[in-house]
Amino acid sequence: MIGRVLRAQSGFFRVETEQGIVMCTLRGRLKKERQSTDLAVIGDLVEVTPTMPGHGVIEAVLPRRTKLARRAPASKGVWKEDVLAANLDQALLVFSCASPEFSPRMLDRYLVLTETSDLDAVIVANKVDLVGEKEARRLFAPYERLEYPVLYTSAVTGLGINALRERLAGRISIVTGRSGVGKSSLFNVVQPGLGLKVGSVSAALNKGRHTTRVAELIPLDLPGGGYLADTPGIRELGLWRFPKDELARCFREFRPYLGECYFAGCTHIHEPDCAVRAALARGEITPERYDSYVRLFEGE
Ligand SMILES: Nc1nc2c(ncn2[C@@H]2O[C@H](COP(=O)(O)OP(=O)(O)OP(=O)(O)O)[C@@H](O)[C@H]2O)c(=O)[nH]1
Ligand SMILES: [Zn+2]
Repeated sequence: MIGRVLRAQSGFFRVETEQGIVMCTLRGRLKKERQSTDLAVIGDLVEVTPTMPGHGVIEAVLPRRTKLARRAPASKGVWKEDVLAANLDQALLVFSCASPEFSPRMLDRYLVLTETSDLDAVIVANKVDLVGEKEARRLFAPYERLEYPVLYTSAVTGLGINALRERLAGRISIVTGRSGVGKSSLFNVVQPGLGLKVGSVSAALNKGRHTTRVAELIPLDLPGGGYLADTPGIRELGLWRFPKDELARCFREFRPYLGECYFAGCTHIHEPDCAVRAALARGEITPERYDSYVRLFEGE
């Protein structure tokens, strides 16, 4: 039978199947075929052979539609991947309109990571009550123009909560955003108790405590279901590294110009006859986004 991995911890997998929850181990053959960082992960669809009631063995991992992988340079030009979750539908990037102040540069960084992971990004603009809806829309307008969906929310007034619920329903999502933007508050309004899960980790991080966390999918109590993926490492998503040669493609408005530059390996920073910089000069790329590109390229 086919099931979905809800939880993975030291070689044991909690798998949701049509016949309920099955606790599984991996067939030995699988461990040999796959790298240790790339065995079954949360979100994976797996083929299970039942052994005793409530128990089984994972025979195979079905092809992944998407994967969220942390990449690190292994040696010159070679990157190794640590797959954290599979088959995610979207990443919710939570920002506050104020307190802490909205940082477009940090949002651009998150967007690079969702673009390299082929994840749909949903921008959540929280604390709208602090600045008013007009100002909130002004802050995020550049991203709406790039056709990223933006949800305007307030955990205090309840603004946008239904839209957020609709966006989460029936999908597997991850949530990320810096401390204090209101992730816990927001998700507590979406579903009582949920914010605790979302918020507990970073609170612990702030206190400098070490918490061993287990990767799991948290089921959502919404029409059509849905899950939040919680896995160690998502918190630091904003600090993940990415190969430079993929950076330009991750700025979606650059894409029409890539391949049009005079030099084949153009970095779009200092070369003459650069199609990206020509687009910048014509106002087709904003100076703010271009500036983010340069800073990320230069490794800031
Ligand atoms: N005015 C206003 N305050 C909010 C809103 N959402 C959250 N807050 C406040 O912002 C502060 C931080 O909220 P949290 O929900 O703890 O933020 P968090 O993103 O979960 O933070 P970490 O757990 O540290 O990652 C709290 O004092 C909340 O009461 C909002 O929509 N409007
Ligand atoms: Zn160029």
